[in-house]
Amino acid sequence: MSAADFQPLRVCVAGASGRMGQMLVDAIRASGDCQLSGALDIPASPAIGQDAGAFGGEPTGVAITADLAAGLAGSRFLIDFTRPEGTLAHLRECVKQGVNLVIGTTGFSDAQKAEIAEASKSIAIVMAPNMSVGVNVTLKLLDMAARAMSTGYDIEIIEAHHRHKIDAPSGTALKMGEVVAQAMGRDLKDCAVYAREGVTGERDPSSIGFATIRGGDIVGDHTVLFAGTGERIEISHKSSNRAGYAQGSLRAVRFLADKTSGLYDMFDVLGLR
Ligand SMILES: NC(=O)C1=CN([C@@H]2O[C@H](COP(=O)(O)OP(=O)(O)OC[C@H]3O[C@@H](n4cnc5c(N)ncnc54)[C@H](OP(=O)(O)O)[C@@H]3O)[C@@H](O)[C@H]2O)C=CC1
Ligand SMILES: O=C(O)C1=N[C@H](C(=O)O)C[C@H](O)C1
Repeated sequence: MSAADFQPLRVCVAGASGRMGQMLVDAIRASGDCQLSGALDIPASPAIGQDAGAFGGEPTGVAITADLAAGLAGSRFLIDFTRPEGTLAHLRECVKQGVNLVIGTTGFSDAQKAEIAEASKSIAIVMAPNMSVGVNVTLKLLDMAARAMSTGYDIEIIEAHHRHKIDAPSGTALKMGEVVAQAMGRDLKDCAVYAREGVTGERDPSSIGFATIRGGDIVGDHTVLFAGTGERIEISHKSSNRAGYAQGSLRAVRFLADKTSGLYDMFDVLGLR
């Protein structure tokens, strides 16, 4: 392909003034193969009308808008790190316009997940609670560990995030729980324990416990503890910045470039399936 034939991947970013939105605007600018073609935010956002690059100091020529139809027009992809209700509104507009979607948002209900699965019959979607390579490799390690320690080990999942995070446990912690439960032939819905207080009784050996810490500017720490008799194994991942989430999202965009429908996750994108 000659330089004259080069067509950048035209990407719109939802939640463009948010923590992840700003990382994505920067990552797209630095990418070489992607181009920012739209930027969305909610009508109440003070960022509406501003250049999407204004926060990082370098203008992009793309103004942030709350008009979903206009903001998406001309884009082939939307990357969404917002809130579940926002993602669903964006999803419906993506279906109307035939725009492929990368969903990083967490905290969906089962009904919302079902609507996303239905939409993936007409557009291609990558959805994952964590886009980083390290977390997805950690999920593979957890699968292996859980198969080897399916009896005799109590499993507890501990996660820590910044003070602004609104959902708990994190989407990543829940995914870790699902992977471990599945590897052990359990269903997380039947064995998850999300809170303990007062006289709880002895620990049910089949349970998977969750503990949530919120504070300061912690980007995202996850540990799965396998506590046995006479030994403990801890498998941990710690993010020290959000760049890995943004780079993973751009890998998801490239993966979707030749897809027209289907629901995928980062195992598909990274070849970990
Ligand atoms: N999959 C992954 O790898 C990762 C996932 N996440 C997830 O991404 C999501 C966003 O995280 P983060 O960037 O830290 O959050 P922020 O609050 O910093 O950003 C969210 C953005 O979405 C906007 N927004 C809020 N409500 C709506 C709505 N109803 N419709 C559309 N847009 C809305 C916000 O606008 P305003 O500020 O004006 O409210 C803001 O611009 C969370 O669910 C988080 O768990 C985060 C990091 C990595
Ligand atoms: O809200 C965040 O910040 C993060 N959310 C994701 C989650 O809920 O797992 C991913 C990462 O941990 C950061």
